[in-house]
Amino acid sequence: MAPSRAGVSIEDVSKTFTVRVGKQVQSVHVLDHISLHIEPGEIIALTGLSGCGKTTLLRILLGLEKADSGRVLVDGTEIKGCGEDRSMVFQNAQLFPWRTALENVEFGLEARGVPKAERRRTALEKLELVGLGHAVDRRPDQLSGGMQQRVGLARALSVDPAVLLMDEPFGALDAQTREGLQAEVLRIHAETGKTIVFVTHDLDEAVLLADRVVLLVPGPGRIDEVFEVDLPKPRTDLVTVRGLTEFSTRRYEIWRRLMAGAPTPAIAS
Ligand SMILES: Nc1ncnc2c1ncn2[C@@H]1O[C@H](COP(=O)(O)OP(=O)(O)OP(=O)(O)O)[C@@H](O)[C@H]1O
Repeated sequence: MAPSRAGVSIEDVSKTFTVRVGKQVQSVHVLDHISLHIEPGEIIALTGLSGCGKTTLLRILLGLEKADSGRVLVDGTEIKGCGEDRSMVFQNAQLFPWRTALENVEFGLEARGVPKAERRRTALEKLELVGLGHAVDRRPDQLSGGMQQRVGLARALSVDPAVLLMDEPFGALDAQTREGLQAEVLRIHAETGKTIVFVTHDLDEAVLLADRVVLLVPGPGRIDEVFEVDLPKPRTDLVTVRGLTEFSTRRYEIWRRLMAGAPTPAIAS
């Protein structure tokens, strides 16, 4: 049985893709010697310019992609592929359109052979946790984008992963829905203590949610800087958090560093 929370060690991970373009074979060096230790229960935001390898790193953590060199350890054990200790929330919830919210959440448990009564109970509990107890029988086309993301989150939580991976989970949502879900993630984190690694382009989101913001730079992707976020906890009142000097200072600092690495720097470094 997977521990309900765990640390993650990324040790010297590198990755190159081989791409065939017509008759030519090209190598794309995406990640270059990435090392990072994530404490159990920590929230890490991965950010950086488009193409710097954020999603690739997340996919390596999930086990969908294999590193060429280096390794990833979860709770001290090297991962060899996907496992029960990790689950992912994608930008698009990727729900089965013919299944209800409840049946979508049950899916991951079905695949693991969990008996029907138990998977129904767990799925209901997770849908309650994400605030969808009233909509368990609706199909995806009867849910808003934000509600679909909540179902995706409930599905990821249903297997009680030690590590929750989130790939721009709220990127496609409007600002209000996004803010509601950010508060929801913090509330769920306070309740479950999961280790969370999420990818975002939104620096507000990164600073509001994370204990540390990891800035990757492209060409090939490597860690440029790790920013500690010392905002007080719990941060469930995001309106108040946004008003804190520490919030705007940190956000500005990360933005400045990010823009210094942009192809046409908007500011002097
Ligand atoms: N399966 C693949 N085969 C070939 N190249 C790939 C593959 N997956 C990713 N890449 C390349 O790796 C690089 C990094 O992609 P990745 O999606 O990890 O970046 P990202 O930082 O998440 O980008 P974005 O912010 O735009 O989502 C890109 O150049 C991309 O084209």
